[in-house]
Amino acid sequence: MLQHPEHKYRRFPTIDLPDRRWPSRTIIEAPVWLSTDLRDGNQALFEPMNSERKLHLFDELVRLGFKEIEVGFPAASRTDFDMVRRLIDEQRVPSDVTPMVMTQLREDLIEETVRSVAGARRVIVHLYNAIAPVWRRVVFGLSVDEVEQLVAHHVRFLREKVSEYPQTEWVLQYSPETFCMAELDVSLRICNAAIRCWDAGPSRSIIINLPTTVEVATPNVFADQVEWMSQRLERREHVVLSVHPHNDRGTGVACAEQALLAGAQRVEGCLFGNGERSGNLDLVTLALNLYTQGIHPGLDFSDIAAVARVAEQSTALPIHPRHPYVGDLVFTAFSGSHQDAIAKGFAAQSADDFWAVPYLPIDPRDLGRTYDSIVRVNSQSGKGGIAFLLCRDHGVKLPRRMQIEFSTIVQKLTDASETELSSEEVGELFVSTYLAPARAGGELAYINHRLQDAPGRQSVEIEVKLLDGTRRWLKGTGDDFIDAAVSALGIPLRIDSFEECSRNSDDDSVLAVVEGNWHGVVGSRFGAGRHPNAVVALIQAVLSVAARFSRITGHLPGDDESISVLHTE
Ligand SMILES: CC(=O)SCCNC(=O)CCNC(=O)[C@H](O)C(C)(C)COP(=O)(O)OP(=O)(O)OC[C@H]1O[C@@H](n2cnc3c(N)ncnc32)[C@H](O)[C@@H]1OP(=O)(O)O
Ligand SMILES: CC(C)C(=O)C(=O)O
Repeated sequence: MLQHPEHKYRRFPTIDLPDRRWPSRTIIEAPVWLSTDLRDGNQALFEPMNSERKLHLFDELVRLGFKEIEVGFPAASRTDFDMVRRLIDEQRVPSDVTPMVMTQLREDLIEETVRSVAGARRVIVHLYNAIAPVWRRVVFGLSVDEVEQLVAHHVRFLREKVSEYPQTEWVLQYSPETFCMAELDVSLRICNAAIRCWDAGPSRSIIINLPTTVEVATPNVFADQVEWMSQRLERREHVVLSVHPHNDRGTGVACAEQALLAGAQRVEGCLFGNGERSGNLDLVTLALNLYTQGIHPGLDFSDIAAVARVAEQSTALPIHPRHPYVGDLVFTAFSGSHQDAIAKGFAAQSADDFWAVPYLPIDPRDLGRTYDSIVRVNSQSGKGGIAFLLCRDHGVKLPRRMQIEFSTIVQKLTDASETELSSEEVGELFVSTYLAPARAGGELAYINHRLQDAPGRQSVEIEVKLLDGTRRWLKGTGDDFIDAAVSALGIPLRIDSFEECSRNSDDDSVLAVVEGNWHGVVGSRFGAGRHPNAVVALIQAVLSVAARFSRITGHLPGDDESISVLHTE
């Protein structure tokens, strides 16, 4: 890169518009949408769509709710011409949908274009030509006067041609291509020539479509340009002011939003931003941005994954996993503090409240997406997300201190493996850490127990099976049965708290957890048990924490050589 890019690239000048009003306006309704997937989107593909793919995408655009669809450039290719004719001849265009066809300012091309749509109920014919200084000088070799005459001549020519088909309602769309790079007074002059030559009025609709053919400035500059034009166009009340942003600077959506503030009534773009170079305006993002402001866009993205599949098939281009609203990862949090906030947000969100779940700008379910992948666990994850997964997918609700302990165990594993852990694996880790020690095959597998009340005391006998297969009855007495269970184990274990956390509706089992302490030697540890009988679940929890401590201390429950410890933590 150059050390002094200022010698190669010029800063775009600001627009003199001291009375600009767009910065303090708010968008309060959806614009008219035009999909140009079949034209601008199509002309940017490695392999342009064939008729079948185009027709399929057309049907999908109709299903989504588009009322204006640019169907092609019929004079450019047989494929486009035939496809447009099929739409008309096979009456595939619903009565509330208007197709648009594009052509250059050339009489032969205009004639062919009009022929391609003859017989339609209503059509928009889209004329365009580049008007910015470089194009005038380098591409066309025309002065501003000559460009104006070129436009005036071909608009009149079109007007004359379409008068041969009075059964069709004809709308003219004129696009001063390269508008964003042109002098505003030149753009105005040429657009006004189109408006006059078309004789725009109540029954002769015209769309003036202002493109950022190549984005060259910040969105506020485009908004100024649009407002400047909107204030000055002739017969403004009969003009639908449209914009056609591209995305060269990555600000296509911002340009469209600010243009709507500045007076644009209609937007052109493609699904998920397909289009020339870095794309056209992404219609889905703009529509859903409006939706998150409480404005229904009039387009239906309630099964956004299905729309993505159609778009990917049509364009043979993949959608990025971080693409707004649709990407595979956009409703996924890996990082701990985000997961924690999301989990708390879901717990606090009630159905009839405004949506307010942290880090989720939209309810994924509104787009037909599930909550399944919202929290994913890797080494950046914390207790909140892990607890969320345990609760949502495994019906396990843990006390906060145990969440902290378990998240360090998860983190050790993800750090070591450097991979993501699935929710299923998190569940398995929970079981192997806490439940397995007191289950069949665990170090202190619970078999049975007997409780006996003595005056003011509780005694318990617990039958356990050890890893070597031997069974033992351990007997203890205490103030309550937890106390008694601990004394039965004959180890310096202290239970600081116990709780029945959650009941599993499938098998009616209770999850019991205890927090134990090895008399201050190694810090506290948790144990857990799960059983339909809450007393059994608690005894299992005590056995579980005892087994976990014995792995660390090497000290054995029962203080007996016959109880072997196989693992160390
Ligand atoms: C910004 C946009 O997306 S605009 C839309 C662009 N889309 C397309 O071009 C796709 C369809 N286009 C085509 O298939 C062809 O360009 C056609 C059939 C329209 C014309 O083909 P050709 O006659 O072979 O011309 P070519 O493709 O080389 O285009 C360049 C010529 O068109 C002229 N031209 C470019 N735009 C326009 C216009 N809007 N009106 C009139 N002439 C134009 C150029 O000045 C150049 O003329 P020249 O050959 O006299 O120098
Ligand atoms: C001519 C038009 C609308 C266009 O595609 C562009 O300028 O990008």
